Amino acid sequence: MDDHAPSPLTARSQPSPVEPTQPPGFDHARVAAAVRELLIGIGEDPDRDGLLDTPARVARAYAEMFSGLHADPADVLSTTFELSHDELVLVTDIEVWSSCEHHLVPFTGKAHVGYIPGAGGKITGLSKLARLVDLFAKRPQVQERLTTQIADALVEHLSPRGVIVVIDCEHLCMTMRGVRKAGSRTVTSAVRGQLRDPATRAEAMALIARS
Ligand SMILES: Nc1nc2c(ncn2[C@@H]2O[C@H](COP(=O)(O)OP(=O)(O)OP(=O)(O)O)[C@@H](O)[C@H]2O)c(=O)[nH]1
Ligand SMILES: [Zn+2]
Repeated sequence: MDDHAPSPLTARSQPSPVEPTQPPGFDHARVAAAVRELLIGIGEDPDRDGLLDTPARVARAYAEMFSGLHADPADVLSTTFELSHDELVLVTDIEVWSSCEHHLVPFTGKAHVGYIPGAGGKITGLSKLARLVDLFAKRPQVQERLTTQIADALVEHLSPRGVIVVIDCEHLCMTMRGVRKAGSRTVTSAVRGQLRDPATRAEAMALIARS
């Protein structure tokens, strides 16, 4: 074998010019350079074989994990149907994967999203509720803001009579480090419009609890 030929690992670690999949506002080269610095900072050798591709790999992972940062909820909620349904529409157990903005480690769990369509009858596709959760989850977040942003986007784009969003997550920053309370759950809710009415709210909460 030619001594000067790059090893497969070295060859793969050559910086790619521009990452074609990077979302707008995401600077792949900058993130990769920062990850390399971070590895040096923790006392690692970023030039050892196992870490050669790590900066670029983490940058690609971050592009995905933070792809919601510049995404517009209006695009997700642009598909609407006119339908006369003036009762609750509720999608439960939507998987949540987000990143705590304090430690940049994941928090994960379930979101339950419901709304009562407005007088105009604006209904969106069920998958769009899950896409909306993803859009706001794929940002550096706190759970309270994630919950509020989902509720407010539904109010803004669907003009519903009411909205309820309940999120139930485990924060890895509380389990894998720090206070180390494995299994602890954080539950947040945001309720708007008619769903603030105690009876309507109780009905929605009962359906969520049953799921
Ligand atoms: N309210 C709220 N707090 C969060 C969320 N995610 C993480 N935190 C908290 O953010 C806080 C940051 O506290 P700091 O004292 O600045 O950081 P720290 O020294 O790492 O704190 P510990 O986690 O207690 O070790 C911690 O109490 C976390 O539990 C969230 O989504 N909402
Ligand atoms: Zn945290």
